[in-house]
Amino acid sequence: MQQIPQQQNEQQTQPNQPTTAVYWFRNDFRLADNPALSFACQQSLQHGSRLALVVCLPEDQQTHWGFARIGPHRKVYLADTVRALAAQCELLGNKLLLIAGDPSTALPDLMHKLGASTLYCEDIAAPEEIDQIAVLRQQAVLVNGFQISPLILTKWQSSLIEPTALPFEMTELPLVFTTFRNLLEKAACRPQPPLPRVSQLPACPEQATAIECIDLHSWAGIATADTRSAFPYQQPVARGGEVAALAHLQSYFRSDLPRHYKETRNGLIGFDYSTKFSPWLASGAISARQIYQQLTAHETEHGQNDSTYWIWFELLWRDYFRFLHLRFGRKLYWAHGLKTAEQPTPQRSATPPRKIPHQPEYFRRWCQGNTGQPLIDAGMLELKATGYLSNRMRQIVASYLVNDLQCDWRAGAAWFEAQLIDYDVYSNQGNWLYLAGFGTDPRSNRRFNLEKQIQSYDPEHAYQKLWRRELGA
Ligand SMILES: Cc1cc2nc3c(=O)[nH]c(=O)nc-3n(C[C@H](O)[C@H](O)[C@H](O)COP(=O)(O)OP(=O)(O)OC[C@H]3O[C@@H](n4cnc5c(N)ncnc54)[C@H](O)[C@@H]3O)c2cc1C
Repeated sequence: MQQIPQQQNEQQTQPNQPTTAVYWFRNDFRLADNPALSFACQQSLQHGSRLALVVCLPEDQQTHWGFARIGPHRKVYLADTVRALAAQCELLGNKLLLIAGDPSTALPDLMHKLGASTLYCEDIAAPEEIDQIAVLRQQAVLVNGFQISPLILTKWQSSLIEPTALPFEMTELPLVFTTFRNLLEKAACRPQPPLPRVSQLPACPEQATAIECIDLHSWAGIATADTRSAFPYQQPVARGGEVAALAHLQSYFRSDLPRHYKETRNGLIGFDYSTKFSPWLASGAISARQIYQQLTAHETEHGQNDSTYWIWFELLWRDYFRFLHLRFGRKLYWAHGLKTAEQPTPQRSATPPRKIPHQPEYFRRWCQGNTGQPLIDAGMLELKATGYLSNRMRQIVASYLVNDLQCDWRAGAAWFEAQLIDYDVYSNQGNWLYLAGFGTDPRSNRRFNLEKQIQSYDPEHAYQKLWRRELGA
């Protein structure tokens, strides 16, 4: 747990006053294997304090590129996840408070109303999320008539491997994924077992009844279900939240699918070609450690093969993008990413930095699935219609935007952020940067040959036909 000096808070809190704390769910909408929540509960129960559970939903925001920051599918899926979490909290006798707005102001306001002096949450190592915590730490809250600095306790908990368990310092994180993976495997680095599900929630503060919660349904709006979706989140099998996530986890590893994952993972159509864990992982309805536990149980029962190994391999990619954030921080958000400092031009002082090319009209057509390139249009139509896209298609459309349409990769990353129901800040930024050639990849040109991609992954044009029906193709 990172924490501000305990002293500062203790000096300002009146002795013998009943204390209240807040647990803020960020991207960890679950009760099992949630170390920050377990810690908050344990502390509150031990000290007899109350614990308010809160979700702070973002308000509508426009991106720099001219579209809403959170699209309809992402909103509806997030609302579904939050609804599921609220039901679980209620079963344990606590009420999940739903507020909206910028957390840096909405949370101090809530803490003030509840008389809470401590806030617990997960640690997120992306710039905006880091800034939220920094601002929260600077805010004063009024508790029992005293202005105090709140105690903000955060816990890193979204990776499979704990950063402290890595066989190297974070500053030495290898720049090549294969080296990273080899080092981990050589050191037999394995995840910790998941924590048990929280079985008892501390009581909710009495003042919570006076908090006006937002209506999830009106916050989320409506998104139309598309029966062609590879992740039909409006159907019971793919609903948001912990219960559906655990059911999927069980059924996936009970099936034969993990034994063929490596051969099917580049598929484009249907629910079964890949694990489909990502929407639940991104919202934190399930943890990577829970997946790993089931993966190893499956391997113990049925044996390890290339495919089961490859699930671990992909989860390591997920971790790698997280650790890149811990190592490089804001640099990953610069226009030229990690290449800026490494490739200074001789006339650096005289020449303004090269601008990233961008063609707004091409970008608009790419977003709408109207580039005229059938495979690209199919992919972009699927993304817009469902909020999900296979890994193969993500790579193909991203490469096309950057290399063929000569558009700014950050615009593409922002469009994915708005659309994807599995949007994950680390994986999205990391993958886009990598494909744009500004990440750690030693190869600078990652242009995908479209003809080759079609031959390999859509030789009969089944995928293109499926998604281009509405264009009359
Ligand atoms: C341009 C681009 C943007 C992306 N944006 C996101 C994003 O916002 N959120 C997200 O979760 N994934 C993102 N990915 C990674 C990947 O496409 C998805 O994780 C995957 O398609 C999700 O489906 P799945 O769970 O069935 O994956 P599977 O193939 O079954 O993989 C299992 C798990 O491994 C992890 N994983 C697999 N591939 C990657 C990868 N390339 N990078 C990081 N983790 C990976 C995911 O957690 C995934 O759930 C992006 C990839 C690209 C090329």
